[in-house]
Amino acid sequence: MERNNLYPIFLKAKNLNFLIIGGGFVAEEKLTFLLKSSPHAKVTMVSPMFREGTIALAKKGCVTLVKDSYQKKYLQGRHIVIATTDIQEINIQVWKDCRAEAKLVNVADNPPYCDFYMGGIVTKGNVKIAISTNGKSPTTAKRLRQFFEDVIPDNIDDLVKNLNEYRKTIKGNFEEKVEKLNEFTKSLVEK
Ligand SMILES: C[C@@]1(CC(=O)O)C2=NC(=C\c3[nH]c(c(CCC(=O)O)c3CC(=O)O)Cc3[nH]c(c(CC(=O)O)c3CCC(=O)O)/C=C3\N/C(=C\2)[C@@H](CCC(=O)O)[C@]3(C)CC(=O)O)/[C@H]1CCC(=O)O
Ligand SMILES: NC(=O)c1ccc[n+]([C@@H]2O[C@H](COP(=O)([O-])OP(=O)(O)OC[C@H]3O[C@@H](n4cnc5c(N)ncnc54)[C@H](O)[C@@H]3O)[C@@H](O)[C@H]2O)c1
Repeated sequence: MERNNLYPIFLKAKNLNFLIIGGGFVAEEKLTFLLKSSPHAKVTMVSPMFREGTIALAKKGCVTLVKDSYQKKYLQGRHIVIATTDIQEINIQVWKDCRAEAKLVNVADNPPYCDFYMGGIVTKGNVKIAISTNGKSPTTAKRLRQFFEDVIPDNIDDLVKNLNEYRKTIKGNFEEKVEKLNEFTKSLVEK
């Protein structure tokens, strides 16, 4: 069976500078899902044109809109770059420029030009689940996201908060704490 070898990490998007190039449908989709998961993500968008929906979203978040065509200078100070223009040569140029500067880059909907993929994301309080199909079926990622949003109870966060409190009260060394926490939560996975 083929296997997904991607390594997921949970970024502190508030501390990072994202750059989205393009202001059309795909740009708006990527911005929507980025802000849904990380409302305080710091984002700059560069495009000669922005959709109304993008302008409205930008007002709600930490998003700066720059009305211009892509130029290499816009990469300066950015950690993560997402290229979404409708001109593939521009998107490939962005990819090359990012590669030269060792920046993480995603050419939206173009897997060979992605250092990382955006995933389906479920957030319930402190709990977050990210879903990837290895770039094989974004539709499946979306359906799985909807499924988990539905089946994971909202009060899962209470469990996390309670265990965080319990954790603070346990005395003993690291090994003893781990043992107690594992004993306490065993029933969660017992069949
Ligand atoms: C998860 C999600 C996150 C997000 O966008 O933030 C996401 N795509 C979503 C939806 C979606 N995108 C597309 C459709 C139409 C149906 C279809 O074509 O399947 C739908 C479904 C719909 O809209 O209903 C079009 C599409 N997307 C890609 C290709 C190219 C290809 O597959 O080769 C094409 C065809 C373009 C063409 O036809 O030319 C590629 C990528 N899309 C990814 C992520 C990465 C892989 C993630 C993974 O590993 O699973 C990857 C590889 C790169 C990237 O962009 O990061 C978001 C759901 C969010 C949610 O609902 O929670
Ligand atoms: N919309 C979809 O569902 C979809 C699905 C699959 C693939 N795609 C592909 O993704 C790409 C983008 O699609 P879209 O629907 O967002 O297109 P779009 O026409 O809505 O948006 C393209 C955006 O790129 C901007 N742009 C053009 N040249 C630029 C430059 N030099 N610098 C910065 N920005 C520039 C435009 O101003 C516009 O805002 C296309 O190649 C399309 O074929 C789109």
